[in-house]
Amino acid sequence: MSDRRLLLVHAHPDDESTATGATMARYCADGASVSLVTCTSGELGEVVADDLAHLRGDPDALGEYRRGEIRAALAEYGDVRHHWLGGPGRWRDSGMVGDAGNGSERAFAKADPDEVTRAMVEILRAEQPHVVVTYDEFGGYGHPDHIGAHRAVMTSIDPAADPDYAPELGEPWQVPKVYWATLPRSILKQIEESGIENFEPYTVPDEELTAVLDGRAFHGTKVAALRHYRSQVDLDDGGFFASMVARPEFAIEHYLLVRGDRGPGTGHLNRESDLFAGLV
Ligand SMILES: CC(=O)N[C@H]1[C@@H](O[C@@H]2[C@H](O)[C@H](O)[C@@H](O)[C@H](O)[C@H]2O)O[C@H](CO)[C@@H](O)[C@@H]1O
Ligand SMILES: [Zn+2]
Repeated sequence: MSDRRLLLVHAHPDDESTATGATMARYCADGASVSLVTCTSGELGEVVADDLAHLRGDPDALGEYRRGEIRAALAEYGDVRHHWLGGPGRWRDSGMVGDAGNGSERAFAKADPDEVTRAMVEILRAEQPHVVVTYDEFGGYGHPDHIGAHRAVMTSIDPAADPDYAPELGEPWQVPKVYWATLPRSILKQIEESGIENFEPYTVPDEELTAVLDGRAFHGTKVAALRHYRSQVDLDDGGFFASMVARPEFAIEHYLLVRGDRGPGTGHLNRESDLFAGLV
């Protein structure tokens, strides 16, 4: 097993690339072990590609299609071990806040918290990550499944290390560092210029960021992975997201350390430039 093991936990196919794709590419490229947990198959997503219109209103078909998209996207990074939380289709996309899907019995937002914790502990004990990355308590931008992914991680870190918790799920494992992927407050102006309002609570003051990973060398890989998500994103429509993705700065990714010891950094803010800082 590699002495640098990163596990990322995301809600839907494409989140891993949008939020942390350059980080994944970097660590795959420099020989760390990278594994990903995706909590749902994104069955309730909006289908933006008209040639995929047949997937609209067919959650099962869209979920299956998006499982294919993420397989292709992860291949762009190299060797990423992929887990569906609870197994493929165990929990389904809950929809945006207020959507009817929020109340579905199979919605991730309605999942039994103990079952979710067990499923995540099993993966943590199997992968034994040194670093775990997920969303902040807002789920990045408030999506119920993103909040669920955050809770899945934050409620499983301690049980995973507890020898008295579900010994049948594997040897206890103490995750040394946990980060929340986040956005810097300095990006707010750009977001607001696109017409998105009230986004400040979803950003972190730049001086509070623990780690900034400049992944511009891997911008091409991040974009190549995102291009596989045709059902969700059109990178050629000239819109705000497409213009953001096209900028190399989109591959600079920002993190807040919430568990574990801060490693050595640089500059007046002592920022880490490596999530394994202090561990190796
Ligand atoms: C990036 C992300 O988390 N996407 C989610 C999100 O998608 C949004 C949703 O389809 C909404 O209806 C659109 O207007 C918006 O543009 C999309 O970003 O929510 C989906 C449903 O839960 C989810 O499948 C998708 O992955
Ligand atoms: Zn998502």
